[in-house]
Amino acid sequence: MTVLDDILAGVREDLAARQEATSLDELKRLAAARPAAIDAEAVLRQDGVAVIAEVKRSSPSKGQLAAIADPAALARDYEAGGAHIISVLTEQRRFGGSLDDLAAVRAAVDIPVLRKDFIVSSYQLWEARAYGADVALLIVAALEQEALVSLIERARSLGLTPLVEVHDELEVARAVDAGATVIGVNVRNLKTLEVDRETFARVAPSIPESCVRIAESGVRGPHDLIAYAHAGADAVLVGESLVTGGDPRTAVQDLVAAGAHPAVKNARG
Ligand SMILES: O=P(O)(O)OC[C@@H](O)[C@@H](O)c1c[nH]c2ccccc12
Repeated sequence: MTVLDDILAGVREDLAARQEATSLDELKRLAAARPAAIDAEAVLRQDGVAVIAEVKRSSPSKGQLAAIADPAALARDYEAGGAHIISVLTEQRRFGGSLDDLAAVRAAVDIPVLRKDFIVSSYQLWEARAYGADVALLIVAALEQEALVSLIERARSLGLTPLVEVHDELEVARAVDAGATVIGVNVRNLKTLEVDRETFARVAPSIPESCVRIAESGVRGPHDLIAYAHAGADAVLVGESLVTGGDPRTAVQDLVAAGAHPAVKNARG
């Protein structure tokens, strides 16, 4: 059993409990009461390397990273630092997140918000909208092809931008076949949790030019953003270094400044 299998087993149990507690009709009512989702793909296609800043309390590899008693305050710091999108981990068992974190962040910022979880059912897409997300992560390694295709379609029908996560060239082919236009390469292997930053440069060339390319994980500071940009990244997704660094607003500001620098912008593939 891989780490991913183990995470997915817990996710399915927690999902079943939520489905018992809240009907799909109730979620649909909550979703309908929200303003329409923000077009996050347009935000990602703007000039410069976009920064997606993540609210991340824990990780399976490191345990607790930061207590984050007030996720809304952290998200406001990220936004004040110039972040383009906020990612909120909502998985509880391994990442210490929740849908309440998502709603709190949504209420605190004006920029797009990503629901970061292990989505295996359209119910979770309705939850994402009901709690105010604009973007939903879909992990290719966690889904059969048929499920991937239908979740991408369902996400779009709800106004959500699907961010489709891959780890190798084969998964890129599956993502593209399924209609993905925003593709993230996670340089952390979810089956072993190992991080290899070279993964992005190896995998990115197989992503069509027409797609938004996001480098996920392993960004310690501006130098890693610049390296990913040189390898073709339109955006980076950053968690650990922001929540452990002590000054999230300045850390985001430094990343955004690096991503807006003409030399970095010109390097983009
Ligand atoms: O903390 P890091 O190394 O900056 O990584 C952030 C993000 O990429 C990582 O949290 C992540 C990427 N894909 C995921 C899928 C599920 C859970 C977490 C993730």
